[in-house]
Amino acid sequence: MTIVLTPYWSNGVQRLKMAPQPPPKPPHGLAPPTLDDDIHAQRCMAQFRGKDKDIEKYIYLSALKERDPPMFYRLALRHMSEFTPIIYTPTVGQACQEYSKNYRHPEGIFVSIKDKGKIRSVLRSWPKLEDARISVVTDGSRILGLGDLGINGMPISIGKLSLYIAGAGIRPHSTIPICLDLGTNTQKYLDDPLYLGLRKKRVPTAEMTEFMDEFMYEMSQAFPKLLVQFEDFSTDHAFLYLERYRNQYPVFNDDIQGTGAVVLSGFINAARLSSQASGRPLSSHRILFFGAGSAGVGVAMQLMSFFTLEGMTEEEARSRIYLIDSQGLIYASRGPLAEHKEYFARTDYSGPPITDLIDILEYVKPTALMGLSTMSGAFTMEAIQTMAALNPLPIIFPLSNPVKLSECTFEDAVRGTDGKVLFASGSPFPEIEWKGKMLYPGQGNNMYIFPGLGLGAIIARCSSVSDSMVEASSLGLANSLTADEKAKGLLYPVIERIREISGDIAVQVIRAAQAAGVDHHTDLRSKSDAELLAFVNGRMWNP
Ligand SMILES: NC(=O)C1=CN([C@@H]2O[C@H](COP(=O)(O)OP(=O)(O)OC[C@H]3O[C@@H](n4cnc5c(N)ncnc54)[C@H](OP(=O)(O)O)[C@@H]3O)[C@@H](O)[C@H]2O)C=CC1
Ligand SMILES: CC(=O)C(=O)O
Ligand SMILES: [Mg+2]
Repeated sequence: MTIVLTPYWSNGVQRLKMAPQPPPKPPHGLAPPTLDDDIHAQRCMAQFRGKDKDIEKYIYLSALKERDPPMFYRLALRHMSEFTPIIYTPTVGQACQEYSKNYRHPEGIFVSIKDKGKIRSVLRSWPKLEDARISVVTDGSRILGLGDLGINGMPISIGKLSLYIAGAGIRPHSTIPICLDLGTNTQKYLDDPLYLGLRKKRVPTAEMTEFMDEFMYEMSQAFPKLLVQFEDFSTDHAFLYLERYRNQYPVFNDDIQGTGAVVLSGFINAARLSSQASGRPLSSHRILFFGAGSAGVGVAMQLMSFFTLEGMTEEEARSRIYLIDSQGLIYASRGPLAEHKEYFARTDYSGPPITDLIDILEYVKPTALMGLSTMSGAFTMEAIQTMAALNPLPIIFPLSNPVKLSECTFEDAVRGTDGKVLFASGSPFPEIEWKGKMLYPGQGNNMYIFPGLGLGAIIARCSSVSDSMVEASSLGLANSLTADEKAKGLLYPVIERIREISGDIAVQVIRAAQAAGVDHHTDLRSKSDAELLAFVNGRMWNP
């Protein structure tokens, strides 16, 4: 008898060659007599809920997705609000930090700096070349707010793509998680014997850019219908590579554009409520950003359209926005500034640096305070109370991820404002009963945007992703609240409606792509909105 040894990675790769399938049914006698699908779904949930730690739940769900993808996605859709904190933020942050320790099976493509000059052959080893439609690409250099995790960033690409599949019905075998290994500057990983990446410091930007040029070109050749989502690149590289490739390939940066869109959407809904409470016009809002990295500046740029849609000029819109970085309020005469901070540098202040948040709040008198700083607890009780003293209904969005890095908790925001706060955070917080009334935190996370934005861009076969498509995704989300959600004071729809919302967003995105002339699927232009929505919904994969 010959024993054929299969390489350890072959199951995963074999599975990738097929549309997602449940595991084959064993022959009679080799399966328990009453193995029923619906009961098995209940069994999987009981096994999942039986795990004590969130990271164990994450590992359980990864194994379930590997073993039985339709069951995983069926349950993900059915239990979205229970699954997202596990497969996505906050637990995915821990999964990244422990990736090298918990690694079990391959999932996605690793392209390392050592592959420079032969990236083509690495990409072409992917088994489903012709089916590829969306790739989330990270270099692991700024994973959530957790810093440089090197190759341990892979789970963020995997997690985002799971949300594309569950939330927008992208076919599982059309998705490619990619982690670029350009080294890491985190000594702990370089010293870790289990670390799965190259044991070298990050390469200089010039070398990285040569690598990125080759990578993006070979991606476009290997996967001609692919949309690329850049994820969690450090701020300097996030802006650099978005600008470098955005007119050449279908690509967007989730942290700059996806976050900008999701926060604009929540802000539109919050600003309406805040202005109703204060009696002040929408154009009078002033927004203070605590954090001026890719996310802070990306959101600030997108929020400009809130004011321009109100009829203000670009200059007037810019004057409503203030940014703070680690040196305090950003103003032109403070000294040399990183390029991405220059546009929003204040020219109406030229005194000594103001570094204390309370002093800045009293100087700016903002109606909205946004946190994108990775500074846990930076919105102190005093800062929250100052916002409440300035506004009958302040807008406070601590958006840093994961939960442990949030600038404040929902509970603190509720206490500090006596329950009168319009709140959204990057990671989820539980609802709170305050003085007999249920209060619901919003989750201002780009997870509401990228599935629908990606779906629209893929269906329209876009050659690039225009600013107007990103703005359309935001307005589509802002307008998606139901009467019931509005009555509860929600700023974002419940996550259980993600498929419906993604379909609506995709329609808006396709229309914007058509107006911008970047759509290649031009047959869709003649469809009515209702026909287009039916077409989009009909293209969604169902587990
Ligand atoms: N909710 C969501 O959907 C999203 C949330 N995020 C979150 O946003 C956060 C920031 O991401 P990103 O912009 O890429 O990260 P960066 O590290 O590039 O930016 C952080 C910014 O915060 C500033 N900062 C740091 N410490 C302080 C301090 N003590 N006081 C004031 N400012 C400070 C930094 O200042 P300096 O410039 O001087 O260093 C920098 O401007 C992350 O936690 C990420 O998870 C990101 C994308 C989406
Ligand atoms: C949500 C997200 O993209 C981030 O925190 O980086
Ligand atoms: Mg991100």
